Amino acid sequence: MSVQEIDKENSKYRLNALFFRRVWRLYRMFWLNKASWKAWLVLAVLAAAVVGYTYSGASFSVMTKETTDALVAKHQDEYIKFIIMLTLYGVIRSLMTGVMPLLEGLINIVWWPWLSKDTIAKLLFKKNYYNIQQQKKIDNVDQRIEEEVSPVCSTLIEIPRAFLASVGDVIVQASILYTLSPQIIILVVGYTFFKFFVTYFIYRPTIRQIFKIKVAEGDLRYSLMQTKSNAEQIALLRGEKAETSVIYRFLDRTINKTMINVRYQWFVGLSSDFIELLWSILPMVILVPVYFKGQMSYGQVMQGVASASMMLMSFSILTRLIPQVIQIAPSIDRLAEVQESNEQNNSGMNRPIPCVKMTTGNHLKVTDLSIYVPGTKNILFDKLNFGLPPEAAGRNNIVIMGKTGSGKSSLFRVLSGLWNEGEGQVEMPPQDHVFFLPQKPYLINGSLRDQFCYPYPKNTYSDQQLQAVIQQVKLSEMISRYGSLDSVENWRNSLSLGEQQRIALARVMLAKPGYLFLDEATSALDPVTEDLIYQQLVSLNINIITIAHNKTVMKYHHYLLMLHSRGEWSIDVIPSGSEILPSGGGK
Ligand SMILES: Nc1ncnc2c1ncn2[C@@H]1O[C@H](COP(=O)(O)OP(=O)(O)OP(=O)(O)O)[C@@H](O)[C@H]1O
Repeated sequence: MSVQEIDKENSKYRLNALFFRRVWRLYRMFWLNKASWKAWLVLAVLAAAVVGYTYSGASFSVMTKETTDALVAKHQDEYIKFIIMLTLYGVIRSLMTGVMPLLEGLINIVWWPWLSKDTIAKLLFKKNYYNIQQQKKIDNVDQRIEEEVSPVCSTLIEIPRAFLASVGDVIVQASILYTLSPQIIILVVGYTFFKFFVTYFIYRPTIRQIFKIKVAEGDLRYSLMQTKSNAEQIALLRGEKAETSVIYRFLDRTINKTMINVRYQWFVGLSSDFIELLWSILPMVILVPVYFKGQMSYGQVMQGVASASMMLMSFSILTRLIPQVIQIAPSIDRLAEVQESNEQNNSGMNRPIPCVKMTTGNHLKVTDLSIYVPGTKNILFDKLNFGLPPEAAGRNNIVIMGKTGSGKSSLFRVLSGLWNEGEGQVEMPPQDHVFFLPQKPYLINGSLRDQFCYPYPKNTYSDQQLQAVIQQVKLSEMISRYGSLDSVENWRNSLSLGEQQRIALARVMLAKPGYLFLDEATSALDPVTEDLIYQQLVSLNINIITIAHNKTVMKYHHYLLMLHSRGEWSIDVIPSGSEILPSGGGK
């Protein structure tokens, strides 16, 4: 989603019911989960620290009165006793103030890794990462998980703790103040409400500002990553100028959005300083006249000032929560959007209507399948029918051809369950009997062994199994060049496309699936190697469905599925093929 698009979604910039529901869900997910037991233990210690903080605050206030009265009355012994106690309570309160963030940090260390793992696991479940990218509703998921989770967790711990400590403190200090001067309580409460609302209204626009900064930063990071991932193509095309201008555009946008916020923060700081200034004179204005009338000791005046400032300090913590909540609100919303998308995906709510009915059986069977380009009414193929029973393995291979853009890869996307916008039925064999190979192989960060075993863990196959397959795909020389199967490199940059395709084909030979879908997966191989590899694949006695532009691979297939324009298609027997599929044309 671009900055322009999010401008339209005003509900994102409010602390509304949706926002509080999202906060509640974040709490519920973790604190009602078994994994949070360590955090519960630390929370119990934190609760004790909050009680200690409040109790020491109350005692400090009482000792302020006793010390001052002893000083005025020149009772030296009492003064020394009270000043020691005053210091002790002061030390306890400072200790508690220091210990609370430490305990919060400990809870955060348990919470944020849990939340990150939970979000990543759900993102990678049922191909949600793919659906999010397709739907284009959520920008920069990687940034949301990497940057938002830790600050969100730490703020969600700090806010209730600060709230409870402040409310406890306010109640205790208010009851002390009540015995001295009820007016000062009204003053503190009135002042706090005033400060609370002014702060809220001053800070409110920053939710929108921060949200926009985050989107702009994510886009900037993505454009920098593009340069990193496509360094060779950019260098070959001499695309440095174009890249620079794109990166600068995102950088300028980030700077603009940040400057708006910086200017606004200056206004926020000035307003807050002015409000604070008011308080420095108000308690004295109320208490000193009572002292002059002789209705209050000097110690009580000092106690009143101390209690009023502690009470105000606690109230200030409450008002300071507003900017904190506002600062973190965009992060909470951004994280919640990922979680909501995960949940919608898992519950099937994201499915388009009408959609293709997918079932799992032992066949590959396509019945009356009509597919549209996602989000459009452009039909790719209309009422397509074909089938491949497992017992026909090796005897009914299909090659799919058609001009570019006719929907060949889209058919694979539908069969693999990635796309389902359309009508008709698809029966597919169980997932572990099926292997899809795209034209551009995917290489994971890791060793050569990781590449061959992918998508399974690196210890899935023995060295003998790996070596046998490496010989079959003619990669032994490449392995010796890198020393061993455990060498680690940036394989995407250091292997040729042909080598990468052969690694992908080796994965198939290791996995021995019942059904193999090749989307121009041998396009970078020379004809001799391509022939050799097809012979190996055919000898595996599996069902092969190939997308190809190159007619040389036709001899390994028995049927030709041709995709024509405007949804039309036809299936024909390839002369050298053996048995005949239910043939016929569509539309
Ligand atoms: N992710 C996508 N979102 C929207 N439209 C898409 C997407 N991927 C492909 N298309 C569109 O769907 C149509 C069919 O694309 P597809 O990749 O299936 O073509 P193809 O026959 O495999 O082409 P080629 O031979 O060039 O690989 C094209 O018009 C393409 O622009």
